[in-house]
Amino acid sequence: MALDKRDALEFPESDRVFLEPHLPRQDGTTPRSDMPFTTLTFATSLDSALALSPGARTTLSGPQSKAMTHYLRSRHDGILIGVGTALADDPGLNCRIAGVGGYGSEGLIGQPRPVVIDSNARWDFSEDSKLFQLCRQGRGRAPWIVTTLSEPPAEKQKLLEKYGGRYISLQMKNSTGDHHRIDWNDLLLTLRSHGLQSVMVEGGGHVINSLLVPQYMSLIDSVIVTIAPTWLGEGGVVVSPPRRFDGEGNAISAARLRNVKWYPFGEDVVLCGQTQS
Ligand SMILES: NC(=O)c1ccc[n+]([C@@H]2O[C@H](COP(=O)([O-])OP(=O)(O)OC[C@H]3O[C@@H](n4cnc5c(N)ncnc54)[C@H](O)[C@@H]3O)[C@@H](O)[C@H]2O)c1
Ligand SMILES: Nc1nc(=O)c(N)c(NC[C@H](O)[C@H](O)[C@H](O)COP(=O)(O)O)[nH]1
Repeated sequence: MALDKRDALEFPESDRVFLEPHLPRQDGTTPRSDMPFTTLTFATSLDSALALSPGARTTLSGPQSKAMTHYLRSRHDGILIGVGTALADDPGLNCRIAGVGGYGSEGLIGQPRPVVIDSNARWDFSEDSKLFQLCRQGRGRAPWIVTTLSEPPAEKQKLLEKYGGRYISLQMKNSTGDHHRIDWNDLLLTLRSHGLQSVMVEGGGHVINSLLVPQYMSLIDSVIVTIAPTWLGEGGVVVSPPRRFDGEGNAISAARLRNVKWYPFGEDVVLCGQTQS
């Protein structure tokens, strides 16, 4: 069962070369020893939308950039989303590239650990959830769910642990005094302490907008964005971080990438850059 390659995606060696400078190091070392290498990656429309509406699973990536995203999954220890995405997508969050665990080789090598931010344990997963189906097929790992509850619901905890997942309890302690937001420093330190040396943050909108703020920008080691040639229109889930102002109260850009490279990829373009020089 674990060797079935029928529905595997192909991502040719020739396409991997351009990504290499933007990925975690192959030897597992990280720029900061206590933090994972953190990649921010998502697919967006021309009007900066991730999805048609908060509850809608919306395909943006073409076949080549979709395969690229799955290659990125194989190169990170963890893949992080918010509960809004878990509720909307019933996601698999595994890697479906030919050659990784469950898609041409044994075990779970190359399969990232899904991490879901779900402060109040809202996500009502079950044995039928796609993630657990993939676990049963040997094609993915069970999620770690980050909650602020000190005692997560016992039944859900039991199901998670049955598949090798777990709840991780984290205090809401935000340097800006926003008690509704997990502090990204705490979150990433915690994930590193649990063994993740690299994490790709995939979305959705709330997660990305909460990370793209000055106090957390330095935590992002790499940004890889797929831009699809489509406008989703009003009402979409957008990437648009909080406004910033200079000392005189004039609006300035919220964030700007440096060391930017653009790669055409099928009908999409993939933008790679860094949040600092
Ligand atoms: N195009 C893409 O690449 C892409 C990627 C991911 C998701 N999506 C889409 O995005 C949509 C979901 O986005 P969304 O913005 O509604 O949900 P989300 O996935 O960002 O989750 C939002 C929830 O996560 C929690 N959360 C997020 N950041 C937090 C923080 N810093 N501290 C504490 N809690 C935090 C909160 O409970 C919040 O309500 C879906 O439609 C999904 O299909 C698209
Ligand atoms: N790269 C990319 N292109 C897209 O067109 C799109 N819709 C997403 N969405 C990202 C989202 O985080 C996950 O793709 C889903 O949550 C589903 O995950 P699975 O594919 O089931 O593993 N990502």
